[in-house]
Amino acid sequence: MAVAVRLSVMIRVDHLTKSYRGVTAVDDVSFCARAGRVTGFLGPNGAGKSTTMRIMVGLSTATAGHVDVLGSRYVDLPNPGREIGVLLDASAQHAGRTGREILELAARTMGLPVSRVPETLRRVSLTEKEADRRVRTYSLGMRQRLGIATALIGDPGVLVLDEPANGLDPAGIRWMRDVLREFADQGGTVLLSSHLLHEIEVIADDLVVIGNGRVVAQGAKHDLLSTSGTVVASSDNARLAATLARAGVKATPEGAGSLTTSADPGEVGRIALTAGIALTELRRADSAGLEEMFLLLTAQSQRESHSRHAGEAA
Ligand SMILES: Nc1ncnc2c1ncn2[C@@H]1O[C@H](COP(=O)(O)OP(=O)(O)OP(=O)(O)O)[C@@H](O)[C@H]1O
Repeated sequence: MAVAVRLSVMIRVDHLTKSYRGVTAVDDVSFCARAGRVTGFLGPNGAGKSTTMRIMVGLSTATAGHVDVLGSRYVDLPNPGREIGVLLDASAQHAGRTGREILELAARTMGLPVSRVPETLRRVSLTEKEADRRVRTYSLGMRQRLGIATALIGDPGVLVLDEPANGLDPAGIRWMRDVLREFADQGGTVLLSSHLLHEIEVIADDLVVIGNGRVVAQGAKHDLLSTSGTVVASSDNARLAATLARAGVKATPEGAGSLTTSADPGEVGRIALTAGIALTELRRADSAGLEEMFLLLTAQSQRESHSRHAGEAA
């Protein structure tokens, strides 16, 4: 890996804004992607993910703000493919070339020997025979593998991948997850966008959720998905609820004979113990899951945008 791992923040998006003739596609977006971690960049269609990534790799210019990759602008990196592997649109590869030709060209452009190609093909599980077929005959999944091979061939320390799981079958998705996990575990930085929420939930360490061009949540997946709250039950829930209420903890009945509260299980257990109430159930409330959080946050950002526009119209 060409990049030293000591620099922890490898991608820094700083107050980035992009407007297209009155449409603000990216609106004051700031986040980081760190070494050794997979950062999932999530958002509904049109949220601004691709626009952010295109600016990140110098394919589009910012209206305001900037993105630093390894402390520089992408366009200022002397040999960017050796530092950042990029896959933005797997279907944009030259359809008339073979997979091998595309990889050989990528290697030469980076000043690398073409002897890297067979090993890179193995890494993405494309056979020698497949590599000699023209890309126009490839399935979308094979194009994704070729795109990931092109991103990996320069042995970069950072990967920027826009919807890399698109078109992959379940085994392909598992394979990609393993490749990216191994890459991050070796100190690499992965930023990947996806609308496959469950896939991101499994693979990502950190999450950035964007809606209507704005970041609506970001942080460690564990922190974003952990719920505060407790499910608790005893043989006399009415007495338990009254006891908790006296201690300032509001509990409400939930489904089959239990109560829920926003307090911690430890606090709830201590109150019940002090009152001599034997509990039949005491557990942390289930995580709502990324999907619920995602829908909630993006719906909220849509409402905010509607009220902004209504305000502008007024
Ligand atoms: N070249 C362009 N000209 C005008 N508007 C654009 C252009 N590129 C993107 N947009 C608009 O910017 C917004 C963000 O688009 P973007 O492609 O970044 O979203 P996305 O999150 O990647 O969406 P998806 O998941 O559908 O790919 C959308 O409203 C889109 O229509």
